[in-house]
Amino acid sequence: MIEFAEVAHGYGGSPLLAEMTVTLAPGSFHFLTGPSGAGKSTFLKLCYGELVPQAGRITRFGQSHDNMGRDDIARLRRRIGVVHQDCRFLDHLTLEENVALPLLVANRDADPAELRELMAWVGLSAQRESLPPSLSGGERQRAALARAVIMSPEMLLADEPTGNVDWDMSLRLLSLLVELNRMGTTILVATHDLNLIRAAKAQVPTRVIRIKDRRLHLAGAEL
Ligand SMILES: Nc1ncnc2c1ncn2[C@@H]1O[C@H](COP(=O)(O)OP(=O)(O)OP(=O)(O)O)[C@@H](O)[C@H]1O
Repeated sequence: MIEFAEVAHGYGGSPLLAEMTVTLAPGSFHFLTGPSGAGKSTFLKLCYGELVPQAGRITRFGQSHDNMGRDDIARLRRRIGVVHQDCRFLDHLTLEENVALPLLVANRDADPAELRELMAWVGLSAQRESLPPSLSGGERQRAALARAVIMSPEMLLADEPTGNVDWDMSLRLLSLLVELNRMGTTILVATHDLNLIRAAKAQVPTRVIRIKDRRLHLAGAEL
């Protein structure tokens, strides 16, 4: 689904990530971990095409990054859902309108029944008409997840989806990710939270990629 071959990237002339060779196979569930500033968000941005690698090759859905035009990038964005670290919303729109926004952008009509079902799936039926500023951290994270999956992406990338929530809410978010994975969605989650990784491993087969010394390492079975 996504393959990195000898990929390197950095900012302002200083290298950050190097020699990255990894395959994220269809249907897999990966965690990406490593210290703050190691490059986890950068890796995710390379995955969904926000960044172009300085060296090496990234192949997504069989297509190499260096022969992608604007339309290809737009198509790619519909196949990969992203939950950003800071999950921003448009504060003057209701939560449900925010969740439906990717459909609007893609010029597609929202099916009200499907939208209601999605809001219920993330446990936000009662907050459908709420404005984003009134939401808790956990509610924002679940709304961001709903918005990321509304286009039924084949792959979901989540950047610290449990960063600002308590353990019970982390487990609730994890169970949604596990459910998506069981339905066939390929998942990649960047997290510092080793307990979250342990909890996931008890439910689904997962692989853990660790960024250490600018390189990717597949973690062993100790986690
Ligand atoms: N656009 C940018 N321009 C310059 N430097 C950047 C840019 N984006 C990230 N960096 C730097 O690259 C390094 C890695 O950042 P990145 O956000 O990928 O790390 P991370 O592992 O996700 O960190 P955290 O766990 O704290 O979110 C950091 O030192 C950061 O300051």
